[in-house]
Amino acid sequence: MNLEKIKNPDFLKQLNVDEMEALAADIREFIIQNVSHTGGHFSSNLGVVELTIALHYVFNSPIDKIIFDVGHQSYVHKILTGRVNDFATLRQFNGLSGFQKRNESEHDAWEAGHSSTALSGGIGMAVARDLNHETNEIICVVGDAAIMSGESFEALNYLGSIDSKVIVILNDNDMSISKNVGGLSNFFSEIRISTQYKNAKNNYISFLNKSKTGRKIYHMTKKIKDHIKENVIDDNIFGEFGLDYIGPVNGHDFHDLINALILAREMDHSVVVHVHTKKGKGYVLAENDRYGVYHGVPPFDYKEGILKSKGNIKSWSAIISSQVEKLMDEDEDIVVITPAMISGSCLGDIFKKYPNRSFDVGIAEEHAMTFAAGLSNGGKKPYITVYSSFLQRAYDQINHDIARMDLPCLIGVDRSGLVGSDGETHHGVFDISFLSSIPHLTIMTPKDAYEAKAMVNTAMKQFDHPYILRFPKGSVEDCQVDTSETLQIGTWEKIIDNPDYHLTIVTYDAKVYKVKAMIENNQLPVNLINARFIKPLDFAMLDELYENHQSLIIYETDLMTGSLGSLICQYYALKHRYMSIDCMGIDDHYTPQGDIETLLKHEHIAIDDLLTLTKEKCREERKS
Ligand SMILES: Cc1ncc(C[n+]2csc(CCOP(=O)(O)OP(=O)(O)O)c2C)c(N)n1
Ligand SMILES: CC(=O)[C@@H](O)[C@H](O)COP(=O)(O)O
Ligand SMILES: [Mg+2]
Repeated sequence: MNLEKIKNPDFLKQLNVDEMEALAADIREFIIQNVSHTGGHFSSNLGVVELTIALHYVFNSPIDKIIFDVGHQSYVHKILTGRVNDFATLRQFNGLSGFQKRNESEHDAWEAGHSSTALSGGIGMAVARDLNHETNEIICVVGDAAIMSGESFEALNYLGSIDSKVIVILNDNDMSISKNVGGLSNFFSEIRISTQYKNAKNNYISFLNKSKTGRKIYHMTKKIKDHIKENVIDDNIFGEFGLDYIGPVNGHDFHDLINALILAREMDHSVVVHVHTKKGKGYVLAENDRYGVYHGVPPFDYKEGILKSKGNIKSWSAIISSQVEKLMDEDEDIVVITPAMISGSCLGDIFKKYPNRSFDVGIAEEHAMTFAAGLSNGGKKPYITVYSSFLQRAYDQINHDIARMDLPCLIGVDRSGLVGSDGETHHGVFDISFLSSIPHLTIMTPKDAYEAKAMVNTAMKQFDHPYILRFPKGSVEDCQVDTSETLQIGTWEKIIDNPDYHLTIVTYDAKVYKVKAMIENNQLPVNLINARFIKPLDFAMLDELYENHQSLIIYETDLMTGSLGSLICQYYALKHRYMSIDCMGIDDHYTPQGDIETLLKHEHIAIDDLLTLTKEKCREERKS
């Protein structure tokens, strides 16, 4: 089928199952070809092709609202709602979003990027519908990992207590980004096994029914089984929430899917439709992807698959994880925690080497953080690493459970700063603002691999308070750093220090090298400081800058509110000192998706923007 002709999903109502199968094959091939070219979310979308077609066949979007939890698996939905021609711009600046986006289509009723908001949002929309005396359906497609996150549970608990109807589609592929974890995952596996059991049982029954003796055996054993079921085996967990349950449904069989969805549509109360799908279906390397390599993919050769990077350029995550692993070799008290991001945080080697000292708690940032607090309180040395934007979920746990009790630990804040293609839900530009106000925290941000590893050492060696180590998405040159090498807390680094210069740029992380190059390439009379500790500030150096009558430019690519610039301005203001300070950073808004350089230009915080400001300030200095 020519997918480009699809303007809306109405055409689906005319298709028979064979035509749906053909459409599914075309969509699957389209996703493989296009996403391997642009990058994006790959295996999750391959797994929901039939499910999404069936949803749009049974329900009437946009009147009925179909919400995809997280939204990373909404590409099929976007194809069926007339956006196939936009896929060449997927996750690019001003291009097609990688998640549902209300301003992109009337068929996108909700939007996310962070996990486990679909049910709470969907329930809110259902209650609003009922108060407005409307009759449309609210359908929430939630993955088996997303449904285990706290907010999903809170929503399920509430849903079972109200009359407003929501149809919950549990898309169970037994995978989070990597293999799913947790007791509920085991429960789903039992149901999955029982499906196999059910199929085997049906085959057994049809065999028994072929003979008189067989039929006697069947009736006798059936009585025993029914007795056990009535008295031993509980209803499933959704029944405990007061929710009806349909399933498990074969998520790649249109007959099964359509029957189940029609049944759910005809109900007058909330229901969970438990659908079994295969993550990565149709692309063998993604189907057998235990570590989530094909969950979110860079552009890759779909014939060759994703090739492992070689050489000494490594991701910040890999560099920092390798130093933690080195310290784990020396200190058996060090333990590692991740909320479902083993692959993204490059923890695979640690999990293989130290399975008893590394913990994947699923999509549960709040639990992960307080679990780390408990481990610390119990005498262990936890390293917990969480993506900056997902860390927003655990603000109170850092504050209430770690900092307030001053429990020593190292918190890796991965993907800090602009992340690029995932857009405003994933840019880690708020962490300095929301962490710098919490007492007892030391906040470190390295300019290179050496500082990153020395900071890991410092936190783990001193191990006296909670430490924050924030680092960006992206890669840098790796280097070997002995575990004995540490930094003095609260000390900034003078990169360029000429007493004849009266203008100083203060910045941090990998930006230090970019600014250094800018100064040297343009022969600018400007000093440069690496503010590698956001908290505590280097107060001695701030006093020295004041005594040397320096004008400052604070250069950041994070939200300006509450960031380094704010902290420095506050320091001088409280001391009643006048300083000429210019701050560069992101104004009070959300930065869209796109490649980093484009976004920096869009926010007027590219190196060229800094160069313009610096030259202007130098001119002013010369005049004064
Ligand atoms: C709060 C939060 N934590 C972590 C993530 C990263 N993340 C995105 S999708 C995903 C796995 C989702 O698994 P599941 O819900 O089963 O959906 P599937 O990809 O298997 O369809 C994770 C951990 C996120 N988006 N939001
Ligand atoms: C949808 C989601 O939240 C994750 O898949 C995220 O996109 C991963 O980001 P990285 O690709 O930076 O690991
Ligand atoms: Mg899953």
